[in-house]
Amino acid sequence: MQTADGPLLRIDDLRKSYGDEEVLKGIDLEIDRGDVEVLVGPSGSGKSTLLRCLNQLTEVDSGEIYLGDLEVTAPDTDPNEVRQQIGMVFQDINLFAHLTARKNVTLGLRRVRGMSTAEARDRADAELDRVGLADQADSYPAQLSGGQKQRVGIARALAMDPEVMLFDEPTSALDPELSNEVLAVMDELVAEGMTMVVVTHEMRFARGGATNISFLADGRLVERGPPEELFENPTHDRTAAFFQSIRHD
Ligand SMILES: Nc1ncnc2c1ncn2[C@@H]1O[C@H](COP(=O)(O)OP(=O)(O)OP(=O)(O)O)[C@@H](O)[C@H]1O
Repeated sequence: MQTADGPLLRIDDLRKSYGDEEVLKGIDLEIDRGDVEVLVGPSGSGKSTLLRCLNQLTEVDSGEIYLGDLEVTAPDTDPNEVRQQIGMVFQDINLFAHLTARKNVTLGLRRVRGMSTAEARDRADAELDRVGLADQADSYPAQLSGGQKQRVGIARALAMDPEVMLFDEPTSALDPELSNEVLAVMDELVAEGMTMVVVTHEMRFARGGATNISFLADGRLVERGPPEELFENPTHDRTAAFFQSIRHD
């Protein structure tokens, strides 16, 4: 998957507009295997759009995205292949209500990966165990807390054995206690060396887990660096003002 020494994910001059609104104005970013990139920035700065372009949920206008040798943005690239390699966890936890936690995880394994029922079941149970939900495999979403549902969503993405995991504000819909159990799973993934791109307002996660933080504003990558550098010594006024504002939240 990865070329000899290159970054695992490479984004070149990525642009995206919705009508007259230019949402991404030429983003360049390289992320190495095992690194954790946290995207921060004001509302509407393009963070979610960037994330969604990475696994072909949103079509780009121009620019290129590579995952190793795979050109995600090439017209003939199969979206299913991209989404197996680049898993995504969303803010609104979109589990199937009529399926158990286990079946929510096995569905993609059987349909996309073509696994047998028994193989998919074993994989699902292993991934549910990985997110601390071994005992909830037979529960339906309505029987689970928001934090547990989000952990099923993480297990579902992990089950595909992705190269990269994307997280789009995974804790924004949860109260602090439930956020913490989701953040604990994400911390585990960081410790395991998972390559991750994370949009979050959880600065504690960013401080502890990020290799680099990218600050986006108005569709541009204004500044990027390790957390301590961006938190303590931001170069740009806009970055400083942003971190000031969230500290006083
Ligand atoms: N499907 C869409 N159709 C039209 N406009 C969209 C669409 N998705 C996003 N936008 C617009 O693109 C801009 C960037 O949105 P995006 O969600 O990427 O920003 P964000 O930085 O993730 O914001 P937030 O922190 O509020 O989630 C916004 O002005 C938004 O209204």
